[in-house]
Amino acid sequence: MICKAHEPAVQHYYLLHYLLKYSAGWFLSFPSFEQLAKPALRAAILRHSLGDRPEAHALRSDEGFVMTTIKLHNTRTRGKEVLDPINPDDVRLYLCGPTVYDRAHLGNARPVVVFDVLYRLLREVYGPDHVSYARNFTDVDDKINATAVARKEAGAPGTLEELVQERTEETISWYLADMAELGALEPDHMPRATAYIPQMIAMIEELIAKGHAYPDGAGHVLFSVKSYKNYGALSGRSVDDMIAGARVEVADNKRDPMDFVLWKPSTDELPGWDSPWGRGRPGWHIECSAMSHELFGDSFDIHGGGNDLMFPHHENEIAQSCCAHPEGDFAKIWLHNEMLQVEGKKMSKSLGNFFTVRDLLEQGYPGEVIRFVFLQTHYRKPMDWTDKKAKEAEATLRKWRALTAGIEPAPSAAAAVIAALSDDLNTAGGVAELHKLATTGDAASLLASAQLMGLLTEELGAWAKDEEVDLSIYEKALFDARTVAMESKDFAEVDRLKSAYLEAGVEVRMSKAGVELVPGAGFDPAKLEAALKP
Ligand SMILES: Nc1ncnc2c1ncn2[C@@H]1O[C@H](COP(=O)(O)OP(=O)(O)OP(=O)(O)O)[C@@H](O)[C@H]1O
Ligand SMILES: [Zn+2]
Repeated sequence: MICKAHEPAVQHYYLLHYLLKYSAGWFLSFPSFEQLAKPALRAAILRHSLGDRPEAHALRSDEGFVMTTIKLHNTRTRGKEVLDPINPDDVRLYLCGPTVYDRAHLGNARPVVVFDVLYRLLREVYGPDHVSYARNFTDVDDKINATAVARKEAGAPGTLEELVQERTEETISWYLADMAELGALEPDHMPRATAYIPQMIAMIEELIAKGHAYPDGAGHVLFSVKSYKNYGALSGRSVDDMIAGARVEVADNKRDPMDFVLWKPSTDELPGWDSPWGRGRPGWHIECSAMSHELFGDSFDIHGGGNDLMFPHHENEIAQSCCAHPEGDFAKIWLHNEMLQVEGKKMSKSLGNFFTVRDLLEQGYPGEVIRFVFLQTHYRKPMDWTDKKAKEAEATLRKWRALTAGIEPAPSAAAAVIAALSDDLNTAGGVAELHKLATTGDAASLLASAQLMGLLTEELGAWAKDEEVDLSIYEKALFDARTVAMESKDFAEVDRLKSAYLEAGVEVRMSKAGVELVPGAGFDPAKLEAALKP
């Protein structure tokens, strides 16, 4: 803990406070440092004296007020940067959400969990009412249309438009349910592309007016990449490299092979909207530019997604937004998570090497375990899902849940955990700190710190509770057997139960006071059940 009295800025503030209060008269009611309602002002005062010193990363007062310097890796500048919000009263982050044509695979969940940790950290530091998080749904797309066409061909009733809507609605509800099971808080805004078509059309018109886009006369509008000199700056590639590396579609209607679609025609049966260029629908990239602008304006703090979106999606978003609104910065920090892999390759629908979040949940992996596995790898490193990791995560969570059962969380998370998360979301470092807290037996702090990372929460606890209840039956069975054995001096049943429990992956702790069973890494509830049915 850093004593606030040692901080020069705070000392100066108090000095000013008392000078005004006692010399200028009582009518001047000057708020105390803690009473300053605006985190922005408190932050500015502290930042002024603390600068970027490491000990300033987690600072708390006796009242539990936390002011932290958060550093994030910015893809745009290729280095870690101090997050200096445009408006600390409203820190804004935007995550590219899913195209809702099918269930989310485990890879799709990675950015959601990463951003959820960031969202929780920002809420902790700036206050829950001072953070706005938007994650969109792309609900107009060729892939969605294809699912509707397939259903129609299979004889489903309804128009194609209705089948498209049916598909997007069901996919969105699956997505929300699956992400909730991973402990992800719902964002403040979940804009659907189809609700922002007028804003997209307006933005395209603006781009045409400013000479950055052109209609082809056949229902398409294209963005002119050559008209934006910074194109490629995010991913650090030249336009020529990009043409060579990507499958750039050469088409007769493009002035340049790199130009990309802002608007395209739609058939009469498929979803479409009237526009100055005829009935059509937006390209994918303009959706995020228009939605983030509508919600957050010309400039906001953080924009993210998987690093597979860096090019072309994010390059294109930047080109569109910066050309339509040159007075703004669009996003200041670009955060990209690395890929979840399967045998060294990106998990993806197109490669077919995927399993869904729902598959895992149905196989009996609790959502909390899946989340914990994610948190053990830094978001900028590739990772694999393995059964071994899941088993270890499950055993750890079970232990921590037992340790914190019935305990009130500490008023705030441990400073070391906040410091780890503030250092470019070092969740693996945060988990290491949780282990330390568990080892020292600081259950209240363990609970508060784990909850900051979205673990050991009430909502995610059902899976562990079931077994807690069950265990008491087995503890009682062994306890009763021992009571009988003490009389009869025949310990055969006690020994049988003990070895059956061990066999089921449960550690047996016996004392005069009673029996305690602690499930270990290889815990098998079915075997445990069988132990009582000899
Ligand atoms: N293997 C992965 N690991 C981590 N993030 C991923 C992975 N695959 C996709 N994502 C991320 O998931 C989010 C949703 O992406 P999107 O809806 O475009 O995926 P998709 O088209 O369904 O998946 P795919 O890339 O498998 O075709 C994006 O932020 C994307 O970067
Ligand atoms: Zn996007």
